[in-house]
Amino acid sequence: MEKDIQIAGFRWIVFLFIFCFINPLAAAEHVVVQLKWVNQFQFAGYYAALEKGFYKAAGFDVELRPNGYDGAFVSPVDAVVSGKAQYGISNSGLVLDYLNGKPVVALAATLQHSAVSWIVLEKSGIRNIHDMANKRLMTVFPLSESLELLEPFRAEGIAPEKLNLIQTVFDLQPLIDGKVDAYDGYVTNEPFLLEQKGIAYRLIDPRTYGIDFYGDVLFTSQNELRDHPERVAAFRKASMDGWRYAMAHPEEITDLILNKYAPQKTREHLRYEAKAMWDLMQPEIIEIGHMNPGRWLHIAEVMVEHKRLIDDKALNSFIYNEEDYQPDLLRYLRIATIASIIALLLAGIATWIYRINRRLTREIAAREAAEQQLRRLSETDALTGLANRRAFDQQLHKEFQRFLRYRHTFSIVMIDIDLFKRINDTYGHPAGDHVLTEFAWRLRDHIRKTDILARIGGEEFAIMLPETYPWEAKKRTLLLQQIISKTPFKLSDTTDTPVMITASFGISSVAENDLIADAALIRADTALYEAKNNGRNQVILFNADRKPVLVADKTTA
Ligand SMILES: Nc1nc2c(ncn2[C@@H]2O[C@H](COP(=O)(O)OP(=O)(O)OP(=O)(O)O)[C@@H](O)[C@H]2O)c(=O)[nH]1
Repeated sequence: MEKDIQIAGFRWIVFLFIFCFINPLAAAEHVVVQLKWVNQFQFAGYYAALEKGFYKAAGFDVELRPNGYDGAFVSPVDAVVSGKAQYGISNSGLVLDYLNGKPVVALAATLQHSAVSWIVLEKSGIRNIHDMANKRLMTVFPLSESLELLEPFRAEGIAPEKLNLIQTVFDLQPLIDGKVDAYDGYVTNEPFLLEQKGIAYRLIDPRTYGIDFYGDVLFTSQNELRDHPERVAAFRKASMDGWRYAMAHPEEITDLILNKYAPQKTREHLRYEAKAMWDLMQPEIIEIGHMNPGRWLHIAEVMVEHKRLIDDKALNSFIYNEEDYQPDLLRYLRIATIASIIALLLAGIATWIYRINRRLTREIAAREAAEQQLRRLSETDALTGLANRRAFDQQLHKEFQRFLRYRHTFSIVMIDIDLFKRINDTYGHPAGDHVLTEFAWRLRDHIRKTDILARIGGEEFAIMLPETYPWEAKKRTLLLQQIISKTPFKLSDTTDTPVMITASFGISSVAENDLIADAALIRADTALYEAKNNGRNQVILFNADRKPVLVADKTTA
């Protein structure tokens, strides 16, 4: 039971330790990233961060969710704000979402210039924004996804509300078939498809009209940044490491995308995309992910209705600045305090368990001592301190088992003081006790260490002699007969009155055909009574065939 408590206590401490310290460190955090479009080179940096182990090294288990397959488009902003994803990829429209009350934070602008452009067919004759005013324009709804494409109209005095905007089907076919006149596309993507088909096209690029927005923007929610600033910093860093890798190894990442993410694309298409992205990122001169607060402010001012000016502090919590979220001293103190409290708690529990264990150990030791004492008492004769009948029987059974198994012989000597009643009657019971005790000690002092001596009745004693054949038992019993009968006994410690006593002895050894442990004892007992009947002070040995042999009588003694 004590062990059980110790083990349970130990398990509890280990569990607490794992729970408090190891578990949070060991488990990779599951993070969902909502991409803004289907898998293609546009998200190369995120694939690289995942496949080259940057996310894993930072403690993330990242799930990249593509978008736009089968015409279904999930707003990355909605996904992140609702908590379905922790991170998302959006465009410059993100700042408008923020100004409209969506709790988002821009972490990194991976495309320094927007990749979005109007695409028209050359044969349509459309050359500029003005030519498009009354045309059918296929674009992405919600319109916040394509603000770059609407701003040029506003810049040229054409109200976007008056435009004939048609929900995109994410396919160039309507443009090719002449069912729409302009298509909201990515310069990194659709031009390649038209070139492949040999269709001449023209880009009506917002930049021509002074609209130069950031392209793809990695973002998160205000909640995520407030609750997990270290996670945000680590995720941003791992993502940018991924981008650096992807732009330095475009061929390797192209292979990766072809094999795993976009097998339907061609290598040429992905190469085209990588090259176009290089132009929009300019990684050789601009640090990947860089965001300029002034530029964001300008983008916001262009986007907001009526082009109102925006307070330059308005975007403070929209533009992520890692330095604002460095763990401060207070934070370290808080962590240290919590760790100390947990350590104290564990120490308290350990001390508590240690004390319980110590008390239990003491109680168990006391109980064992008491049990031992009881066992000793139950096996000891109170007057003489010798083994009692019960203890003798146990030893006899053990010895008999040894005999059955290994054929080790043993002998039994039964001893009874002659005419002991007279001692009691003449000198009193206490004198009788004194004689009994001295009688016992004389026997004890003259047997071998391995012999077992017991008082098995009032004035009756027995000795078991292991490994002893009858002839040796005889020899030893004769010695005892002499020791008893030749030296007088005292009646008390204070009186010198000597009294001579004798005893009768019966001997028998274990025999081949003995079936029970008591067989030799019964024979020895019978021999003893034979000795009594013969006139006492005699040693009689019983063979296995129960023939008594007189070993010594009073004459020889
Ligand atoms: N003082 C004392 N006497 C005891 C004790 N146990 C038994 N006796 C006495 O031992 C005596 C045994 O007497 P008996 O059985 O008649 O045998 P005996 O007088 O020894 O005669 P034999 O055995 O025939 O030689 C009795 O008087 C018992 O009261 C004891 O613990 N102390």
